[in-house]
Amino acid sequence: MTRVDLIPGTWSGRDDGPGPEHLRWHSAVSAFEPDIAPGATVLVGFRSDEGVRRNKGRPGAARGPTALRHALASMALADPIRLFDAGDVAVAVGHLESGQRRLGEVVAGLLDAGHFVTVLGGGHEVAYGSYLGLSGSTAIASGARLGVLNLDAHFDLRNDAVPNSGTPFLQMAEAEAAAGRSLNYAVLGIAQPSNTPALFARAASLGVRHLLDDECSAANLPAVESFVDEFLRTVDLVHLTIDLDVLPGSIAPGVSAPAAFGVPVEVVQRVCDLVARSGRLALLDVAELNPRLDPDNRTSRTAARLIHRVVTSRAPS
Ligand SMILES: N=CN[C@@H](CCC(=O)O)C(=O)O
Ligand SMILES: [Mn+2]
Ligand SMILES: [Mn+2]
Repeated sequence: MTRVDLIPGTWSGRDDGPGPEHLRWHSAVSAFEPDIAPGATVLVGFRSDEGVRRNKGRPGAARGPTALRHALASMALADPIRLFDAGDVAVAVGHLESGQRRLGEVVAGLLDAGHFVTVLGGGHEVAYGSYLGLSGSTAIASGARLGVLNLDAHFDLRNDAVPNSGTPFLQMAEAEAAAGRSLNYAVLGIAQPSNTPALFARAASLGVRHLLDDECSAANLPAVESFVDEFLRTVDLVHLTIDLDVLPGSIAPGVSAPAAFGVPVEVVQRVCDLVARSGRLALLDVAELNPRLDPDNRTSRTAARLIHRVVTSRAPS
């Protein structure tokens, strides 16, 4: 598949016995092998908080993939599913760009082999590595329309001197422009006080659609569903990226920048359902989990529940 060095993931958890009636993630997951049949779900970890460090945030997200596997491991599966773990790309301090390229190489290989890819971050710099994989896949080269849906309190469209966790979507916009395309980017959950007027203006100039966090209440679910439906109508392949700071800080404290308001988990789950069932979801990544800041593993448990939901309800693309 790829010559990238990957660190194997480890899986263990509660075991009530053999057979499908006792199935949990840890017993369903196998190490990825290049010759498996298409249509599997393949996990890849991105051990990086270099982007968070550069963005003056609170480092610790490099341990996110291990914590997410731990949270997923004992979750029960209602039905058997083909799940594989390709292992982790590790990013050394100061070497974010090469790490993103390596992640992109792994992701492109998995997509071209016909698999659904779930990337376990990592700071939100993971999204640019994921994008490199999807944009480098044969489907996009053949003309499929890419759409990026970000669930996030932040636009992450910073125009900084070096790539970081606050820049991935401007990097994507620049890369799409260089390829003669325009980035189709939509964001749900933007916190007005966490994004300057300059960021709102950049979003507007790039044609980015967004809903604010206080427009994403459960009472406003029809408007959220319309936003997602309209986005889905404009794309062939979706990159769904979940920055866990989109959730209320009470539910997701284990992130660099916890949200004072946030989007309720039931609304986030409904968005995940719509995208997963659309038949257009190619790639999911989950970003910003910082296990160092996560009492009772609250954030990793919520993140695992969302990953579980997407993976088990996804219609093949
Ligand atoms: N990925 C995070 N991006 C946010 C972080 C904000 C913060 O640390 O306060 C951003 O750059 O805006
Ligand atoms: Mn964010
Ligand atoms: Mn983000």
